[in-house]
Amino acid sequence: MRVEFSKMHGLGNDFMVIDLVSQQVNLEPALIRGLANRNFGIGFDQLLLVEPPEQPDVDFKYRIFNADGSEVEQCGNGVRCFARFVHERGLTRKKLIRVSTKSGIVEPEINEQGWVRVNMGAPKFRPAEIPFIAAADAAVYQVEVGTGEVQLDVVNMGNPHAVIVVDDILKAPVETLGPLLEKHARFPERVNVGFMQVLSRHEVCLRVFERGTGETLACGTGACAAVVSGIRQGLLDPEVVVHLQGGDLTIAWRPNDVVWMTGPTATVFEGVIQLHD
Ligand SMILES: N[C@H](CCC[C@H](N)C(=O)O)C(=O)O
Repeated sequence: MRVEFSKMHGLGNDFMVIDLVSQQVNLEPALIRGLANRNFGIGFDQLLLVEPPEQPDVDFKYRIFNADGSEVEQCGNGVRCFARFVHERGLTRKKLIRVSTKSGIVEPEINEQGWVRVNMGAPKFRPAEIPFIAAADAAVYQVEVGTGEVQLDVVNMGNPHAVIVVDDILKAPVETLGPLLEKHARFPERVNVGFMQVLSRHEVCLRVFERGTGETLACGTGACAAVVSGIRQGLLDPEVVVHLQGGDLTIAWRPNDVVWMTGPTATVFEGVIQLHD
């Protein structure tokens, strides 16, 4: 079977995007893992599927799969690329679209430069909403991991995030602590692990070890979670520039409101794969 796709990225967080509005294909987890492989496949952090809406007031359904084949609830960099993709493929002419995901509706709006501003919905913080196992709600949590203990905050942006404040992003233990926390028993659905260095009240650096993928050059929901956590801890103002390895995102949030994310998108190439039935 012949399947068309676009290879895209949001600040280096890269995606294979497939239009399932005008073509039909069944992608099993093993095939997704093969396509994600950067030597034997296409290579991507996540696979994004563009599907017809399943409810009247929505323009598209958006499904997201990590490189390990796991289907997840949300992908921030991905929804910006989603908006660009549906315009480039002529699937819509609307600048503001409503997109349903496993975790609810998100609303990306594309501008002339291809930048996209997204209403990412409201964050959640209760341990049960993450999900995170904790005896009680707290401002931050102490978690025993490896041979020591780490202080972290937890935020759900549709998907689960742990946020750790560090003094120096270049020395953050991403490679060691990231995989240990990703699969930690206190996160029953695993977790994305963000390491945030606060530069000022409106500027941070962030690295994210992503659930199901590993460290990526950028993480949109991770940037949202980190800024929300920093604001709740009194470290940040309501609008923050997040410096990620792949570039910058602007995140804005006020308590009891939704999170706004603004950033660029890019289409690298369009391609065709031949799937054997
Ligand atoms: N690894 C994430 C999904 C992709 C999120 C990230 N790429 C973003 O831009 O938000 C998870 O398992 O929840």
